[in-house]
Amino acid sequence: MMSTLYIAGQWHAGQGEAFESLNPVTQQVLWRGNGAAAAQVEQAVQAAREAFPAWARRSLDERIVVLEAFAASLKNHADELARGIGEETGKPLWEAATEVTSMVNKVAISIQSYRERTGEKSGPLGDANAVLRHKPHGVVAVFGPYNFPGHLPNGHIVPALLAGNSVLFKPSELTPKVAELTVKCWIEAGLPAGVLNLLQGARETGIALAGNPGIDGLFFTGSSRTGNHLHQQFAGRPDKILALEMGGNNPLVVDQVADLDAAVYTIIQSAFISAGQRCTCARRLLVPEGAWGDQLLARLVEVSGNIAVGAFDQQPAPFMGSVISLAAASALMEAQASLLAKGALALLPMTQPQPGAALLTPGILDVTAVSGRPDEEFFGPLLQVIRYVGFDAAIAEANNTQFGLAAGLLSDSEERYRQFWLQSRAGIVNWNKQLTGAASSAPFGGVGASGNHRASAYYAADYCAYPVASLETPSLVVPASLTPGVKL
Ligand SMILES: NC(=O)C1=CN([C@@H]2O[C@H](COP(=O)(O)OP(=O)(O)OC[C@H]3O[C@@H](n4cnc5c(N)ncnc54)[C@H](O)[C@@H]3O)[C@@H](O)[C@H]2O)C=CC1
Ligand SMILES: O=C(O)CCC(=O)N[C@@H](CCC(=O)O)C(=O)O
Repeated sequence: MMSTLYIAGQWHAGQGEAFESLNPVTQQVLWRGNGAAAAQVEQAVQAAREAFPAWARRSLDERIVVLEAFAASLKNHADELARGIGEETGKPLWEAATEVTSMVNKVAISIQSYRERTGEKSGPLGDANAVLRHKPHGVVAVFGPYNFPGHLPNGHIVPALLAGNSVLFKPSELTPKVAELTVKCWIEAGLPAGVLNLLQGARETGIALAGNPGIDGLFFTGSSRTGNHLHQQFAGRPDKILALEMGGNNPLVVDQVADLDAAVYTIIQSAFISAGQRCTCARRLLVPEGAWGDQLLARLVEVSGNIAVGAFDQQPAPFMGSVISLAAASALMEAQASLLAKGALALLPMTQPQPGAALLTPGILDVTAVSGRPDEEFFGPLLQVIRYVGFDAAIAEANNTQFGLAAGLLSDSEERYRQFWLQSRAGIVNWNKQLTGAASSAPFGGVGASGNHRASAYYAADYCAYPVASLETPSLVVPASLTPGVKL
């Protein structure tokens, strides 16, 4: 049996359900194994608990040495990792390579952020010294999504380890191979046994891990449905830290701009990069009614219709790879059919050119006439257009969502951007820039149903450690003046 789990510094065969990951285009099996059974989850939690005190006691500089060795290992295996990401997710190799770069860069950014946000500060307060230091929570679980199987779990794991936590990593069941490659880089970096444990598996493994009383916290990036479920599970447990990064139904408002092609290019980068499988992707495009809006849409449809879509390793390289699986492709095609049945107009129908491959072409639907539009995240290359009359109406429509991850404005007017910035409700608000490609050197998170106010990326340091405020003085002395009613 294949060894799929990494617990206490050893590889073990999983005793839970068997599963496999597939190349979404060729359906070739890339990884096959068994997930962790409940007893193995418990074993891993115990291993992480045992490893925690020694890892937390190491100095920050000692932990940084291991993190930097991990970054070096990622660089050494960059081609293998990029290929693994491309094969398993379907994203083109050029894009998979940028994911590896983000993983490498996460180390230096997390160190900088740790020092700035969770470092040590001290100063005199009366006759004592007031010191602020931070401590790790203990044992934390990290749940990753499939769309960035390296970068997004890494965005929790690196700052968690840096702060001195030990980690249980439960990757997406759709991308086990990338998780395994990543853990091998940590092993190569010399991370001590038990500090990072890999628990492969699907929902059942996730449920067992999230419910294990031995964890002190859970850092999650994934769907709103699962995130909400975890939030309910953690209700009444204020002693455990829960960080949720979930999806969005992100609006991109287009004002009448001078450079139509620049608008079209920015819309495409916002809606169709990663085949629409980024949580920051524009899902709703708000376009003014009238001749200029018609012209913009005509050009958008023309350029989008010519976007190269293909397998991750196709040459010349495509802009868009596949979506994650045939099931995801079918669900997206059904979502399109459902919108069309409700009165949407297909400006550019999304198609699945080869029935046995999860490749989808970009789709653009005008949903203005659809009443009761679903406020859902369609995680793929399906852009919904809503026509508006008047800028105030555009802002109201942009905010007409339970989510609040990203919102953008394309406009030549700074005044309108100021109004948009003030009135839009999202954790990322951009002006004349694509919605996707958020910087790791900035906080990353949303409001509303997009998260639970624990921004990640640069602010991940905040949920990886808790502050300890100390008043310290080396000698215990009677104060010069005593409080009334006490005599010595
Ligand atoms: N806001 C953000 O930072 C990001 C959000 N996402 C969102 O992630 C979604 C795509 O990722 P998916 O992998 O489909 O998410 P998902 O929610 O299906 O899975 C995420 C993880 O949770 C586990 N899981 C599923 N059900 C569980 C349960 N009941 N208990 C415990 N664990 C469970 C899965 O096995 C996986 O490891 C999209 O909706 C997207 O918007 C993706 C990337 C970033
Ligand atoms: O987490 C970070 O370091 C920065 C945020 C980031 O990488 N955002 C990506 C999207 C990832 C996703 O799908 O959530 C982006 O904005 O393109």
